Amino acid sequence: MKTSPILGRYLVAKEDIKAGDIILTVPPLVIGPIQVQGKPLCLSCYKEINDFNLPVRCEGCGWPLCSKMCQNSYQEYGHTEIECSFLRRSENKPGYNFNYHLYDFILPLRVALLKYTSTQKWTEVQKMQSHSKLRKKNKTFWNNDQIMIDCMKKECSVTEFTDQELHTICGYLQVNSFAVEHLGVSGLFPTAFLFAHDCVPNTTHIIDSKFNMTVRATVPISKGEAVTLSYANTLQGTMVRRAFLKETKFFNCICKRCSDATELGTFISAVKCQICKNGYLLPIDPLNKNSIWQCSCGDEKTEEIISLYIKKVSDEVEKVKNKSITEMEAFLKMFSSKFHPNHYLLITIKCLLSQLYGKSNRYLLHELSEELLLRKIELCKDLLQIFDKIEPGLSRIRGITMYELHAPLMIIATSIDKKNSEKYLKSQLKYIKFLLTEANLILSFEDSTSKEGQIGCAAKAALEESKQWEQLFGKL
Ligand SMILES: C[S@@+](CC[C@H](N)C(=O)[O-])C[C@H]1O[C@@H](n2cnc3c(N)ncnc32)[C@H](O)[C@@H]1O
Repeated sequence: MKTSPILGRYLVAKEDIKAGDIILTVPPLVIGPIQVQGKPLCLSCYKEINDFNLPVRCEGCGWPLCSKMCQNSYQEYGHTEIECSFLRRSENKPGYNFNYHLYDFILPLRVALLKYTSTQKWTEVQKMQSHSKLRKKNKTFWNNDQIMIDCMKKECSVTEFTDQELHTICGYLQVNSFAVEHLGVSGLFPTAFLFAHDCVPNTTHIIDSKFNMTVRATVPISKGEAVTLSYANTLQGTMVRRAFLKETKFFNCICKRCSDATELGTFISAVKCQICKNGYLLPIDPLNKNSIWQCSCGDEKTEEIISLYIKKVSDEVEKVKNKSITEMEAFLKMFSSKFHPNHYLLITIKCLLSQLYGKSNRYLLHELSEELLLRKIELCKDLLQIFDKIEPGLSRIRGITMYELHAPLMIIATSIDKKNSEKYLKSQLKYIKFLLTEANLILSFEDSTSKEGQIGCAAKAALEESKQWEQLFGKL
């Protein structure tokens, strides 16, 4: 561990690390439901509870559980005896009046209870930054937390913790927690909270169904180099990432990607100049959020105008995301004259399309025309070129896109209508084998219950099948 005036404490490589190497595997300190999920779930195993007509409830506190199996099974990372004794004090239980907001205080309560249940875990949590002074300045965070704290205190007659202590816990969670969206939970982890952020991270992490976290290197990391992960969505532009990091993690990111207006040559935030219709508007000073945006033709726009336009199109993206393939393609066509083809708003839709072609109703792989197969190939290849720069190496998104790319390539290469030469076929199969090997390697790290894990299994099966090609064509 090192310390710097900018990053605070951060972790560096003790020795050279290879891509794919495990850097850390740790069990959580605490796990709980993601706040503001708005859905009832089992306090023990976090399965969603859909049927409130037949609720199984904890015999101690009366909170909903998913099944008899979870009843009274006090679990370290689920419903514990001490939590039950607190929840028992409340008359209100989620379910009858849809009072699901009660779930919001479960995770903060669990962190607070560590003080009584585990000195070692509580000591580890207290090492984390809560940024309380900065958080207090943000009235929205502070007031929302106060509502949650008042609710916890009222419902469970909590007198054991002061408001200040509970606000600090909210800070620990905001700054240091890791969410597992597909399991509907979030938690704090020892050591992992020390990784610094970078908008081109050199690691990826997974949290498995037992909540253990594994951090792996996605690219080689040299001895002494910072080991980083991304706290922000790497598939968004600098303006959005930096605003998110400032608002929720309280720092101004000055990483290599943020400092470069082109974002490492991807042009992921570039807006097409409507004056010369040729060049792109980019911020003159990307680290200044109020920077003027300029095109090489000399045209300039204020940040305000750019932001307003981006906001308007972002709203359109949100709407079109759930629409049909045809509507998404129409959206891309309409905005292709407004943005660089790699703009993140277009990339969001291109990512969805790269997966929908081949999966969606009436667009199953065997139903795709050659034109649509080629479209899927084009989308995947465009995306991979961007990911190579912003999510390089063994990143999840590269693994998924490589898997998506292999299928249309395979269909075209092996099409009987095409009289492909053996040489051509062999070179295509070699490329497909490379894609599957890479996708299998990347996605084999994933939890098998997750969507990515399932794609990983499919990649593995396809790779197995590819061995038959070698019987026909010799070593690929
Ligand atoms: C999860 S903590 C990381 C550990 C933290 N540095 C510490 O000493 O506890 C996140 C906090 O670390 C700091 N941080 C992490 N990455 C940073 C970066 N790239 N630039 C500036 N500050 C960073 C910020 O204060 C941020 O709120």
